[in-house]
Amino acid sequence: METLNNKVQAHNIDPQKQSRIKERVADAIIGPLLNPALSIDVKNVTVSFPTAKGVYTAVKDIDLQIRKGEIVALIGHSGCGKSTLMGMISGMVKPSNGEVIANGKKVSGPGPDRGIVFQNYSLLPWLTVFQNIYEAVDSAIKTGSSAQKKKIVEENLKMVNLWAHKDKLPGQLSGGMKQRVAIARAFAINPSILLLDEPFGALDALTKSSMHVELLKLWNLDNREKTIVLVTHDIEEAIFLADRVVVLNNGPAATIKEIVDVPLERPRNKKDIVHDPVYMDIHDKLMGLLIDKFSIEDINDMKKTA
Ligand SMILES: Nc1ncnc2c1ncn2[C@@H]1O[C@H](COP(=O)(O)OP(=O)(O)OP(=O)(O)O)[C@@H](O)[C@H]1O
Repeated sequence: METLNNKVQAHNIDPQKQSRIKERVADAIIGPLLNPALSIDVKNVTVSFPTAKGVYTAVKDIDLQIRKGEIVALIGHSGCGKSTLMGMISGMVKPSNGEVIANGKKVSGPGPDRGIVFQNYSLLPWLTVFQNIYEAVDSAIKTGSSAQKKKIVEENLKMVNLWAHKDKLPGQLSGGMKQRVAIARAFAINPSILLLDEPFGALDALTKSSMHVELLKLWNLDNREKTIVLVTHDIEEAIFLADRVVVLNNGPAATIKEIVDVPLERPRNKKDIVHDPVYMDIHDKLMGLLIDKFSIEDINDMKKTA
């Protein structure tokens, strides 16, 4: 490590880049499980819900380690447990077994270190764009003056190009604009972990594409230090954004079927990567993992109804 430190300094690399290089080397030497930069550690987690028909186990024995600054996508069929897993990381769903560690602390409820963005934006309709973000900043950041908080709101609205619309109500915005407000709000409270539960699901393809680029721009501006967990049904979205794609089996008692690495260089260009053989391989693999299960179920359903 000493030699590496000297080399990094000798090459005059900026300190943030230096620490990222050192983290990667540490990974290679001691392995990711001992990495002090582990952001989320889902440890042998099972979630069961009481229902009228008895106990329903949604996910079972899930183990997942996510490093600081990593972007991880969760995919799987509807109802397989993606939101349940997300809910556990956010602290809104309590595991029946096992535990989740976020930033070195056991998750026992929601916290300002974990920001969440949902598909339905969850903006308060009676507040303006500015007020929606200000309220969130004010409740998450206990210290600081009102002027400082207003500055944070301004910076984040400018980042998503919505400063000119700051006085509008959510009802006066398009879907893409509302989602940009929701993302600006999540970034404004500066969580180290950003949880995105199908945030772009309701958007048209063009808006969705520009939101992907917008999200990566914000992540880059933040020196790629935020950990992002994204729930999606969209394979292309998962590959474009993520470092790893976690494929869940169908429930009940869903487990992790496979974790697929996305070793595509960043920055990624949407138009170019679709022609990259690595992209195509990953796409085929994910399609196979999802469709495989689908066809088996189709056959079972057909047998049942025959
Ligand atoms: N509070 C609850 N009580 C009972 N069952 C629940 C509860 N929350 C989720 N479930 C069940 O757990 C399973 C997983 O739900 P979850 O919402 O996590 O799936 P999902 O993969 O996010 O689905 P989708 O892609 O459709 O959003 C489903 O069968 C769902 O009905």
